[in-house]
Amino acid sequence: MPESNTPAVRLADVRLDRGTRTVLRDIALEVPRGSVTAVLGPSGSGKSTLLAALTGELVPAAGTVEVLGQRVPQRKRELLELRKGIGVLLQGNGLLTDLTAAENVALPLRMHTRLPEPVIRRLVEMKLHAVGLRAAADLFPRELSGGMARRVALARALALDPPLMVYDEPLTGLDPIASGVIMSLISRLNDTLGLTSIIVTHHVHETLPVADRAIVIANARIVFSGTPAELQSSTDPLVRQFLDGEPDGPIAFDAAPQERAA
Ligand SMILES: Nc1ncnc2c1ncn2[C@@H]1O[C@H](COP(=O)(O)OP(=O)(O)OP(=O)(O)O)[C@@H](O)[C@H]1O
Repeated sequence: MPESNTPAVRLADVRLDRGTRTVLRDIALEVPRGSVTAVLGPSGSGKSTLLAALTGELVPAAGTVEVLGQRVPQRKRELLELRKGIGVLLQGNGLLTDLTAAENVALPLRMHTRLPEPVIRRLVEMKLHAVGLRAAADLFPRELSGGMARRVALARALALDPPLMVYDEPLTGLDPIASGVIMSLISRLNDTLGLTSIIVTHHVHETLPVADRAIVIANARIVFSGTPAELQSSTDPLVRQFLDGEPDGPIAFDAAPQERAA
């Protein structure tokens, strides 16, 4: 099958362990190219662990993980190559404080390409423009609001034109207005740049409106997979407990999986 016809992400029979604990089991997931997928679930349910398997930071204890048409490699050089195709936006932004916004966005281009300086400058300008921050190019992270800093980090994650974007809690610490800006940016960039986006979040109500698909993780498994509308109308007690924020129900309160690795 041609690479572009394969799903952006495909997991089959995957088990993910952290130390002696099985965090996720029996994971089957296909993320179609071009889609926005919300990965939902209570704290500690294994959402970040799932992302770690996509980026090859965590090797599955069982099953197969394919990203952008290839099995996630374990050899360092091949893994680095694959990772260039995955733009990651982490909670903490990870901006270097002694570099300007433009210099932060330029970092991946300097590290992974040999493009001449004027081309890098032009690309940085385009990425900052894409997140509506061209005027902030020369500001340092301390001079940016939380929402602006998140957008600079987003521009940096886009620097190498990755076909797959992965967002780990992109709304943490943002007020409702900045959250709305980030969610609509994520959605707009996905559509205009032809990306595939995976958003790990517990901000259900902000994320579902821009998502094509949603999965819910609880009790070490995917307990729901479908459209946002199907999720909202689900009567599954696990899903309802999570969506309605009920402390009592089939999801253990501290959400720590009790199961041990085989
Ligand atoms: N590096 C690690 N080593 C050992 N255990 C880990 C590691 N990272 C996560 N865990 C454990 O794996 C489980 C799932 O954690 P994970 O961070 O994937 O959950 P999460 O759903 O992303 O949580 P949150 O919403 O709070 O970020 C937790 O019990 C956590 O303690």
